[in-house]
Amino acid sequence: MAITFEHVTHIYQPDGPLAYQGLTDVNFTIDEGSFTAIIGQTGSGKSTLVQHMNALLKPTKGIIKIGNRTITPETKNKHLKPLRQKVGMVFQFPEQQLFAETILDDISFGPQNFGMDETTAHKIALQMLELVHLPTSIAEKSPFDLSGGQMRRVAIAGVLASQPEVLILDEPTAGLDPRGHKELMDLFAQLNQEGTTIILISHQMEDVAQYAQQVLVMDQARLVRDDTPQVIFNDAEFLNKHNLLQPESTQFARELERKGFKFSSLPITEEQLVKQLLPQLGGSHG
Ligand SMILES: Nc1ncnc2c1ncn2[C@@H]1O[C@H](COP(=O)(O)OP(=O)(O)OP(=O)(O)O)[C@@H](O)[C@H]1O
Repeated sequence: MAITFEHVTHIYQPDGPLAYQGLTDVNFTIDEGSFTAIIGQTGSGKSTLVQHMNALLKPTKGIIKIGNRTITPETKNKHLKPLRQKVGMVFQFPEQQLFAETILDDISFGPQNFGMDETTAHKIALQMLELVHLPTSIAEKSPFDLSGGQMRRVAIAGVLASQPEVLILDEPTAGLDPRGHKELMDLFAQLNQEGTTIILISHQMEDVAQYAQQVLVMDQARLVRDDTPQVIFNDAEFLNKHNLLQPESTQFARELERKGFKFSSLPITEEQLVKQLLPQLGGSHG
């Protein structure tokens, strides 16, 4: 499903003294099947933005198109269930939302809530456990007996069980060890290759460089850039202005440039760095 924002403004508590503009005149399109990252310093409006994508928040002004649905300030909540099935949302620390007595019940809750019968929902739940690299033998255990990283996977399996066409991930790997981090990022990349549109909020520029095709940059409730990671991460002046860092590979390449190495375009991933560096090192590198 493609997602389009047209002149979207969101004001929190519009009628009170604490009114706060969370989004200001935001416009962009995310194509169906893309992997899009949203970056920006803390408080810039990233979470506010994505919560409009399954109508957890509605615009104060403007229009949002999600597939063939249109959300306006007047849209009523009662018609939103099908949309929320198609747009899955993984919040920060999703394991805090686990609640059922068994892992199986927790994962199959979503699909049953959207109308699936119990037997089919349990079958899908077991498939989802495998997808997130957990053994199906733990299905009858309590989710609260798992490690933090395993609980995170169960929570993600619960969102995936509703088979969303769009998956929104709000810093999904925060606090995980490097291996758990990589396994989850690879899972999201795999889902993307199989057709799921992925929208990732991240402070990890290495992930953004490696996985995203499109980057939306937020600053003070405004969308300040919509471009490819290659272009954005080569624009040091822009990144400085918005208090963002380049990926480590890019920073390293800039250091090397000062020492006389040449890069046609600054590498943004380790793979690109190695590819441009090896021919300049001389000697044999196999
Ligand atoms: N329910 C709310 N009521 C009032 N203001 C809010 C509410 N939720 C968020 N805000 C404000 O809106 C702004 C944007 O918040 P948001 O959570 O979207 O930022 P963010 O970019 O996701 O930040 P982070 O990287 O820290 O998660 C912040 O200044 C925040 O205080």
